[in-house]
Amino acid sequence: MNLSPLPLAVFVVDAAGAVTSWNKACEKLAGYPAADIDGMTLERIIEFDDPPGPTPRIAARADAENDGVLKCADGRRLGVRIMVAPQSFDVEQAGTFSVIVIPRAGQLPPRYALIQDLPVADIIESLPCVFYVIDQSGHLLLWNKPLEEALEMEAKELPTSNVKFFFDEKDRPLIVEKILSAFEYGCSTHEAELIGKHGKRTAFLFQCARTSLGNVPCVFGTGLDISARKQAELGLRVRERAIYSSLNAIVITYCEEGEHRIEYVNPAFERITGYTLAEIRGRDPRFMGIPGCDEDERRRIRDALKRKESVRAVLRNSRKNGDIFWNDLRIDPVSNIDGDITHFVGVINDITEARHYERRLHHLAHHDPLTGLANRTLLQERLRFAIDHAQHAGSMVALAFLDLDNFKHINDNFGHAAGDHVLRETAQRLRENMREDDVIARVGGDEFVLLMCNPASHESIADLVERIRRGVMAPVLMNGQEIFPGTSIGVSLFPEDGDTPEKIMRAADAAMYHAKTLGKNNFQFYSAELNQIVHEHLMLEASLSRAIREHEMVLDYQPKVDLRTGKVVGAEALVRWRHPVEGMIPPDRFIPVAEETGLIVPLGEWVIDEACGALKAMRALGMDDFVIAVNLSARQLRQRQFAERLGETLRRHGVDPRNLELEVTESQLMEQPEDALGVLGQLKALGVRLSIDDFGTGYSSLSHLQKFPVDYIKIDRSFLGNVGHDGHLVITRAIIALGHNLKLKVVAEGVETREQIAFLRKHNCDQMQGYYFSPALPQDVLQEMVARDQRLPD
Ligand SMILES: Nc1nc2c(ncn2[C@@H]2O[C@H](COP(=O)(O)O[C@H]3[C@@H](O)[C@H](n4cnc5c(=O)[nH]c(N)nc54)O[C@@H]3COP(=O)(O)O)[C@@H](O)[C@H]2O)c(=O)[nH]1
Repeated sequence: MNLSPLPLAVFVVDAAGAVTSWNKACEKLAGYPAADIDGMTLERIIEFDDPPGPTPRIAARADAENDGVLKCADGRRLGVRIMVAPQSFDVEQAGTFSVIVIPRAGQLPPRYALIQDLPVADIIESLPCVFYVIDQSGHLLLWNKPLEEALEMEAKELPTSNVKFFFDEKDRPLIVEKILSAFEYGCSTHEAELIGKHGKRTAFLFQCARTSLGNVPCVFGTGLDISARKQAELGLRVRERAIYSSLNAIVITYCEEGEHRIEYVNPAFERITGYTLAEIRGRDPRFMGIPGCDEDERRRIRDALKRKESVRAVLRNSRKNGDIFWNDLRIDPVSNIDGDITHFVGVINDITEARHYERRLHHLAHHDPLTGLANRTLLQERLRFAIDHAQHAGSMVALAFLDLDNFKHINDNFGHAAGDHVLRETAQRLRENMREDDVIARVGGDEFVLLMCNPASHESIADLVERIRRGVMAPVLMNGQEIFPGTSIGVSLFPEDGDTPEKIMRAADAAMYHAKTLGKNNFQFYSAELNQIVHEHLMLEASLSRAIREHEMVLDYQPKVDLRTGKVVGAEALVRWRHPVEGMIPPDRFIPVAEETGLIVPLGEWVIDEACGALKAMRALGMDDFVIAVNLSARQLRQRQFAERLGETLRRHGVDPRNLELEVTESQLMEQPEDALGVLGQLKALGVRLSIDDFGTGYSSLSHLQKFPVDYIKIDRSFLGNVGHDGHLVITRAIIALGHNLKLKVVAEGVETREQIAFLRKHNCDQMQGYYFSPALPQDVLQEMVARDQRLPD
């Protein structure tokens, strides 16, 4: 216990200052026996340090700190602080006063001299609560150390204040009421916060009871620090509020003989499920389950609850209105103070929206947005699954790769909206022909894949694919116009053509590729031989651009002979590929690849450049009139500013345009005759010569032929194949006559025999080229031949 003046010396005096009662401490402190004190006036015992002048009345000293001297019986004069307080809170009715006498520091008698009469002193000091004694004026008479700590005050400060000042202003009326009530009724209880000198607030449960110290009526009380409880209560309220306001549904069940009964549900539960607490209190939450649904998850929950463990599960429940919702549920056990599980708390997270969103995302990630068909990812997944299944079942899987044949043309000519329409229409036609469990995918711009699970036979696959091909090629109507799509289809089979999804896909792709090279709009089954062809094709495709860059191309020249003079008047430049590994590759093998890949454009530019170089070299040798012909592809002709660039090349080499001849096939010209006419006009304006190659193999309209500004027509060698063949000879004669009528020179190509020469001469054909005279030669050999003036014999 702190050495606070415990117990204090308290005199009770009337308004005139006569001592009416006192406590034992007065006797101990001042050394007067009780008989002496009785009837004494305060001035006889205490000498106040008053300023000079008349002595103030006792009431004037109230509620102020007074200093003075206690005149002890043995003559000692003890410096004291004196507090005077009316005995009633009602200042209007103050008739008696408490006079509390506190020895100044250093002047205290030994502690036990003051409190020895209190046998419970030690107990009070060691109480785990504050202890206090208050007189009727509300001033402290006694207290223990915990009170000082709560008030952040030292012992000497405490008796100077009325206790009501230890509380918040708003609480003071209640405090006064409770103290008075204790004086009046014997006891009172209340909760309030003591406020320390520095603002520390501590919640206490005060319980006080009326008693008296000697003759002084007072109140004894204890204050139990309940701040921890208050904090816990606040925490509980916060948590309760959180549960109440939670967006997740929360359900609390209590366990009773192995049953789980709903005790509480929060508003979110009511909102999500549609059930109010009143409707479902006491029921088992399983009533929301859907019979036969998510059985595994439900079993897991049951097992966990039996083991009294936490569990998390995702399952479907039904709302009150019958709607199904996805419930991401977490259940945790709650134990009582003895560790027994008494309750379970279930947190329900309604993930229905998220599930739907997830599904939408999954759909988007696995489907083509334009057609709604499966995309490549989903196709690969399904193909893997189908192969696994077929492996176990010993069944077959067929995969068909479809590529629309002229889709670029549709886009270019009818616009992208039409292209999209054709793709959607194609998707629909495929759907109409396929079974439910087959997969239809769009894997590229105009590429579709069909996955057929467990087809009956090769024949049934062929029938289906042919039906699909015909279905796709039916005209598509767009803005009153008919569009005719075509499709090339390649089919591969598991297990015949590969044992992995990758191999099966590659095989179908190769078969489709082959179908394209066979003239499009057909379907092909994969075969090992076909694989070889496709492989070669792909190899060429991969290395062709490198070959052009690295100068692996060479140009040979096949001499052209004037049939009347036998003189070599020109040559046709024919490209070859000197492959570092494969050796010399003829143009038949790589020109189609160059056409498909677009590499024909740089290759064609190189050929023209090379031919111009050869012309320049021949001119330097005095061969001024020599004409070199180069083959042009349709793609080159379609190049914008082709004529302009050609003009630049001719100027760069210093070549006379009349020495260069451009050969364009009849079919190229007739593809888009109006466009061809424009380009030929530009080329003609440059001054180069023009010839129509492979004449007779296409369908030239005479009116167009007349308009084309060409100089030569070249009779396709197929017409000279057999001079004995009447039909062919008639055509050859007709072509020569037609050419001459149109004022064009006529060149026969592929001439291999003496008879053919005789025939051509007889019918006034102008020039010939062919193995009879010479195959294509390297430039130096050609130059030497021309220099020697080697001629066609008569
Ligand atoms: N766009 C380009 N096409 C080109 C270019 N170089 C060649 N080609 C085209 O490749 C095709 C095949 O050419 P090639 O294998 O060189 O065959 C030519 C001659 O070698 C062959 N020929 C010549 N004389 C005879 C003969 O007496 N008999 C016979 N069986 N064949 C013979 O004919 C081909 C020339 O044909 P053509 O072009 O129709 O005059 C071929 O289509 C070439 O056009 C190029 O640089 N660009």
